[in-house]
Amino acid sequence: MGGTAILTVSDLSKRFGGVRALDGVSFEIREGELAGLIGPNGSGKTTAFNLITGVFKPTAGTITFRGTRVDGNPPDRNAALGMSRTFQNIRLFRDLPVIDNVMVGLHMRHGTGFWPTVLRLPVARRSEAEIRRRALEKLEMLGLAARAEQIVGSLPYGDQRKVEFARALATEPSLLLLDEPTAGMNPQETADLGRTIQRLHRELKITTLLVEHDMKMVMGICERLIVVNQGRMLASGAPAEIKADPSVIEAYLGRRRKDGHAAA
Ligand SMILES: Nc1ncnc2c1ncn2[C@@H]1O[C@H](COP(=O)(O)OP(=O)(O)OP(=O)(O)O)[C@@H](O)[C@H]1O
Repeated sequence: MGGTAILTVSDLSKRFGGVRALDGVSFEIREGELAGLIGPNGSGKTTAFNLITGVFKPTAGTITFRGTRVDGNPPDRNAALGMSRTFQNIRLFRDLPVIDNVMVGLHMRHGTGFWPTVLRLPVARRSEAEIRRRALEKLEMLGLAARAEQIVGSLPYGDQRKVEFARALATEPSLLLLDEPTAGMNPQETADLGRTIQRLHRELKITTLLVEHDMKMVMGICERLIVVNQGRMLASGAPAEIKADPSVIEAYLGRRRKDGHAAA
């Protein structure tokens, strides 16, 4: 697959004290693709997300996003440049309505400023209406428009995940990073969310990178997979290639053996 790189990670390393969470990892994400970042537990996937989005500063290496060096940028700077993410653990304002949770993401990116909002100036009211319209549009795409006014904490878990997804989409990012979007979901919810991610990727053409543990889902929807193991790059390729790669099989089975499970 061709395409220009929207994100380039070069020789990226992150150490926490004596732990090498990432050790010289390099990969590219191409414009428009739906890619997956996989690897056994503790292999550095979330650390990579936290470095890309700016939660952590790298110990070494560079990150280039749309032609600009972004390593070391704070998260709000990277969000303003067009990155949007979801988290392993749902981070929603549980006591607020669904629509408000989605609008928060848009306010952060397109807010009209403190005084216009407080003084309810026409510019703030106009922008509020526009923000609401865009939030509703994303909820509609996720089949949640009818639930817009419900308190988010009262929704089933799978729907709460979708609200987070809608919030990330609402900012119309150039790069969407989904950190274990199916964490805590049952197999049916997982399959449903997988189909939703694939459909929205197709419709909105947003470059998407997801970290995911559910192999069936990730193999089924991603065009390309990047595999890390113990902080290092292991492989990158189409799902069928990755599935047949002996080093990937060994990394997963080796980990299972260490954990005391049978290595089938
Ligand atoms: N803030 C931190 N402080 C210290 N060590 C950390 C920190 N974050 C991650 N680590 C360590 O870095 C390594 C990589 O962790 P990371 O969470 O990135 O892996 P992961 O591939 O996302 O794991 P999982 O699949 O279990 O979510 C692990 O050994 C972890 O214990």
